[in-house]
Amino acid sequence: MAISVSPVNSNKVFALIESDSDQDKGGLFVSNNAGKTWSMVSGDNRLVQRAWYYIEVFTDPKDEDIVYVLSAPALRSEDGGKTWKRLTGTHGDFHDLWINPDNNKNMVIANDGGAELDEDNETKAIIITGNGEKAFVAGADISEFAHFDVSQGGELAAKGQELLFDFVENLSTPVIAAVNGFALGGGLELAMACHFRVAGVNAKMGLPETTLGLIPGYGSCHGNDTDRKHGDR
Ligand SMILES: C=C(C)C(=O)SCCNC(=O)CCNC(=O)[C@H](O)C(C)(C)COP(=O)(O)OP(=O)(O)OC[C@H]1O[C@@H](n2cnc3c(N)ncnc32)[C@H](O)[C@@H]1OP(=O)(O)O
Repeated sequence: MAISVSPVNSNKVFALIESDSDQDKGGLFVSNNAGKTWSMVSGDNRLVQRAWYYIEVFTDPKDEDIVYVLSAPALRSEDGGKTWKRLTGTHGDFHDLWINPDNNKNMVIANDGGAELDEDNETKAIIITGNGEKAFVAGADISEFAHFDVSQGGELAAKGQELLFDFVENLSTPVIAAVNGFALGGGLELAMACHFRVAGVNAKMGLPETTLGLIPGYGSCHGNDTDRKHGDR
């Protein structure tokens, strides 16, 4: 079983309970008196379908009627657990959820495909552009890592790939690169990680690090699985 006490009302407690599948008595239960009495609020099988593996319930930090259950899908209820809507994600098998206690639209959810950040359900698209007319992104400051050895360079490339380029590429919200000047090195690769690219008349793109013998490492040479599937670069 899994249990969650509402941060808004500590008398309200949700318990997600697996039962013997022949009896089919599992589901979400609620207590409105800090656990003295309980009633079943939903017997929806999606809530407990992964119970043999894991079972998770979370209550929203701002609204006692918003409840999340993580299972093969991630599910959200806005009516105290009676009805459920599926949250979309890059992968199934959702294991963990963090909700910002100060802003309940800011969450990080983890599934078998990795972690996803949801800043705001109402954001329909993100545009990345440079401040001013000169550059979109001029790339890395090579002097910061010119002294690195091979293993430090490999570690920097792997970390950067994961923290920025994979993160942007895997966002469920569409990301548009508005290239308004120089897009060089990692800057060009950032534009390539976005889902769409629009180039202004002053856009200049290139991979100047090749003149130093550096292989561009953030996807511009080799792409990734998505590119192989969609052939879009
Ligand atoms: C991930 C990897 C490996 C990479 O990204 S490698 C690729 C790195 N990018 C580059 O090699 C581009 C380097 N920059 C340039 O070629 C030129 O600066 C540009 C972007 C074409 C602009 O040229 P100019 O218009 O002549 O401006 P310039 O005077 O060179 O630069 C203006 C300022 O920006 C700074 N600057 C330029 N590119 C920078 C960069 N990539 N990182 C940090 N600072 C940079 C530059 O040092 C200067 O600073 P300051 O005014 O304090 O002296």
